[in-house]
Amino acid sequence: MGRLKRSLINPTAVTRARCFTTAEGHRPTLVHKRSLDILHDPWFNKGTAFSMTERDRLDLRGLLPPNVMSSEQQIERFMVDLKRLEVQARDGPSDPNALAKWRILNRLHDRNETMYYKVLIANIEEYAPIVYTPTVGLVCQNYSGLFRRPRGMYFSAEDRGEMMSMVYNWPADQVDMIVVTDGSRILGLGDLGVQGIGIAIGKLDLYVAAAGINPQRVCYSFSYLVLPVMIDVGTNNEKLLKNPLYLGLQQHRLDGDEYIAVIDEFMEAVFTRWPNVIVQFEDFQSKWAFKLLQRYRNAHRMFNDDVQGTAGVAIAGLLGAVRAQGRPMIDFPKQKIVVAGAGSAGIGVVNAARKTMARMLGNTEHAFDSAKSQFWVVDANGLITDERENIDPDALPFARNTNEAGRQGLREGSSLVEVVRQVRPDVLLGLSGVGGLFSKEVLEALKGSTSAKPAIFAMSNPTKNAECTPEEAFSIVGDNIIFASGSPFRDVDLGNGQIGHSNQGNNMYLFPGIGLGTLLSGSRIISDGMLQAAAERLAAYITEDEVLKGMIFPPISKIRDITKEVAAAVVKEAVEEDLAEGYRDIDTRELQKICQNEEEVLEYVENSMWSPEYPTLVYKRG
Ligand SMILES: NC(=O)C1=CN([C@@H]2O[C@H](COP(=O)(O)OP(=O)(O)OC[C@H]3O[C@@H](n4cnc5c(N)ncnc54)[C@H](O)[C@@H]3O)[C@@H](O)[C@H]2O)C=CC1
Ligand SMILES: CC(=O)C(=O)O
Ligand SMILES: [Mg+2]
Repeated sequence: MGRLKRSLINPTAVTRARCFTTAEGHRPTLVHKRSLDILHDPWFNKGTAFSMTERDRLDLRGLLPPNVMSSEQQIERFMVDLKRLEVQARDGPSDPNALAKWRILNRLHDRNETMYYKVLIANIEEYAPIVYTPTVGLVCQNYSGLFRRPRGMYFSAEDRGEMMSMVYNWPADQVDMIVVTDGSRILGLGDLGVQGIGIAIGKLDLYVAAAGINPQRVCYSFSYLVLPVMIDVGTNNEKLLKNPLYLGLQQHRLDGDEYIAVIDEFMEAVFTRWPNVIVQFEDFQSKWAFKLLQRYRNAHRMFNDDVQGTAGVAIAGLLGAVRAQGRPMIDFPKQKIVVAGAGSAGIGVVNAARKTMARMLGNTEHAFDSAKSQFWVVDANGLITDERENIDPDALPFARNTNEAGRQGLREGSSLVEVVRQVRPDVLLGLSGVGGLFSKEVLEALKGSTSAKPAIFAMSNPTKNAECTPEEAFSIVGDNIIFASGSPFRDVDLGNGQIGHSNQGNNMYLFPGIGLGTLLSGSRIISDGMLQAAAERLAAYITEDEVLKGMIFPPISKIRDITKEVAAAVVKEAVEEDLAEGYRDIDTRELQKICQNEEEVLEYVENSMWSPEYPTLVYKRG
């Protein structure tokens, strides 16, 4: 009956599939499709219900989250999602509205990529907060409910030994950009396991919209040129471990050598199939972020966005804050900076800021050594000093000397408010993931800053994790401040026609340009110099006039132009460092020629950026 109905509704279905009865009475269906073609065919797709043997038979391994579900579980998951939306709609409009917008955009993405990216590019200021922070955080938290059509690849701890063959299940001979996460620290939301795939998808949306990386170059061959990847090594999120509808591996995270072996296998597999791919590591917990970066950065085209992209954006913002105080940038090494958060992002920022200061002071060993005294790093246990037991090796260089701290009225573990009160910093920068950490008391203490225009960077994401809001900052510390946050906030009306600018300080200003510049230069690695060039170009994008008004980052609506500039700076630096090997028919020599003229580099980058337009299609017999 079911078969008859299908053939009446869709006569082509029977030409694509043939049914027969086995001795056991099961009725398998012969299909003439495999891989993504099956998943995108509503007749044959079973989503997460494909069994492991079917996944192997149909080249589906890696194209679905690892947990196999029954159809009853699938329906339950769908219904939970449906009901949750109804409940949320009663509780308050903002989250369900944002999620509803995400769903509509996501459905468009599934149906028509060209139109999706046209919409996104034309309205980037409005929809970046939907496909990216803050809504992407909510999407990841609810991904088991929101999951419909898989996007990207999933490699799990169960796939050990299989990854080299699994990468061939992705139907593309070329991939330019991979964003990979293990889901262990998604924004400031903690361990979201397999649901973290949403952040990789969101970041790649920005690669397409801001950097013009072609998502699917149909005119050459069937190629998806961007690939979101989730490496599912389990989760330590007890709620997910107990949730029967969770889509990932329900086991605790692998650790130690076992963990590294999985990541090594993934890296070997993707670089074997796509030797020129660039891999962006995203939202790995700090414990692994630095180690993996050191492990791969000298041999592969890879970078860690949270460590390196964030550092570059923060440097650009910090230099902007110096200019906003009416001081020359060269005064940066005099700034006193209190940083709340000593994770991958916080330590990434202080490392890069210290190097920038040292360079400004003559790049000597002494300059590098003395620059560290400009930073006071506070984590969950308070001020970090050399008295701290089991200190994280990445934070160690910034541990304050106990005697010297004592002279300042501070000690190991001093609270954030004590540190701000005693240090009277020029900059208070939050990368703690703790919403509201810059409390009234902390902001009151900042009023004692020795700076005429103190800067407050509440950089944690998503919105509810911001260390403070711009309203709190302007109303408590005063009108004469610089404010930046990781997720977008509205500007503040200060009265008397004055605006308190709410800058968005997010690595989205840099990672698309770092990736695009690396791609177009053909650099084999991503050097510190290339990252520094990216940060400096972003800092220079803002004019003196804008800076004096409190704008230290440009509006998101300019992101395509900013990315072009950043990518051009990266290409030039790669050429200068002799790392550039060329891209497509532009070889090293040609690149060197292009880089002699600023306009030509910009033109090279601009002409390489994809814009969504419908191509003319012609049928060709297979
Ligand atoms: N704006 C941007 O572009 C970026 C923002 N972030 C945000 O930064 C935050 C942190 O990211 P990671 O460093 O990777 O996380 P992490 O979990 O590795 O580090 C968090 C750090 O904050 C510290 N911390 C926790 N409670 C604290 C408290 N009460 N006071 C002071 N410090 C406290 C922890 O001890 C730890 O050192 C996240 O919310 C993330 O979304 C990360 C990357 C880029
Ligand atoms: C923006 C970003 O990369 C983060 O919050 O992790
Ligand atoms: Mg991140």
